[in-house]
Amino acid sequence: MSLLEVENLWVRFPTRQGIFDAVRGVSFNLERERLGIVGESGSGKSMTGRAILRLIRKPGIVEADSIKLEGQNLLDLSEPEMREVRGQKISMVMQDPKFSLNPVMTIGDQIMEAYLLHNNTSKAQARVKAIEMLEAVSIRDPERVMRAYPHEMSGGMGQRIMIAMMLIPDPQILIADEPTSALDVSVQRQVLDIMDGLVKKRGMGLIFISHDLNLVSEFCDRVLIMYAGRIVEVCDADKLHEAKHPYTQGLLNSLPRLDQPKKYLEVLQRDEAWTKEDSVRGTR
Ligand SMILES: Nc1ncnc2c1ncn2[C@@H]1O[C@H](COP(=O)(O)OP(=O)(O)OP(=O)(O)O)[C@@H](O)[C@H]1O
Repeated sequence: MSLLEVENLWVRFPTRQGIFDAVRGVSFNLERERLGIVGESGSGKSMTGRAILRLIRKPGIVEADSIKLEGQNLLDLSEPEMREVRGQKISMVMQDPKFSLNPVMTIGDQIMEAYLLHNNTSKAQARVKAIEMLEAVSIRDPERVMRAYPHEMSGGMGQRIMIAMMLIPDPQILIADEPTSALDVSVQRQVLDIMDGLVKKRGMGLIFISHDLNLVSEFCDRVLIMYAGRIVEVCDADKLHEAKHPYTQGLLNSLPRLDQPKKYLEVLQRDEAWTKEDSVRGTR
């Protein structure tokens, strides 16, 4: 049984022009692996991640045949049960930690609060755990960071703190939506290493959403390529550069390369026929 099985997922938004399908019949499995989702802006990557956690805001509509976490269909759960899943079994790290951390609470209080919410324990115990989690994401001076406020943190620190908070309940799955795109390259590397360690040590499943094909091909095990709300190709991450779908090739060709400088950047051809004929249903 897969850790997560998504079957025929749709995300729809009613608009004045009619229904807009942001995600169109997406199916995939997640094992205890690093699964990348790539695609240009607006291809439906974030909506796919959010829909799994039932985090699509109204008037958005989520439909699917099933979204199974270790065999349990999340679509059958009530809202309070789904809140438990969000808190404990599947966590999501968003792009910009500034929007996710409370600006008027110290980092320590926020992490402790997250821990106390899920564990019936003392404040002293929560404090020990919070420091432990900060150390787990390579924060060198956790005592000082515990007393600090979010605005005192750099982007990289903020992102690591978010990851620490998300990991407190020891989730089975982490969905990371462009978690490193705002960071400089060396900090990006550190954050990726932390997530990599978590997949290996804790046997976690990671869904890594990114528009950066090079990063995903280096960091992930497998990649789903999305175009206009559909999965158009699935491949091993290290084979991404051999991808066959014309859209994926277009994406790869539009990457700037130092060894083969281009006079003009490639323009992606948008052809509705690709998505209809070549869309992949399921990866098994
Ligand atoms: N409330 C809404 N009403 C209508 N359309 C929406 C709404 N929210 C999102 N969309 C559309 O859904 C599509 C998919 O958005 P999504 O955020 O998943 O894309 P993405 O691939 O993650 O892009 P990015 O890399 O820019 O985050 C986009 O075309 C977006 O405009």
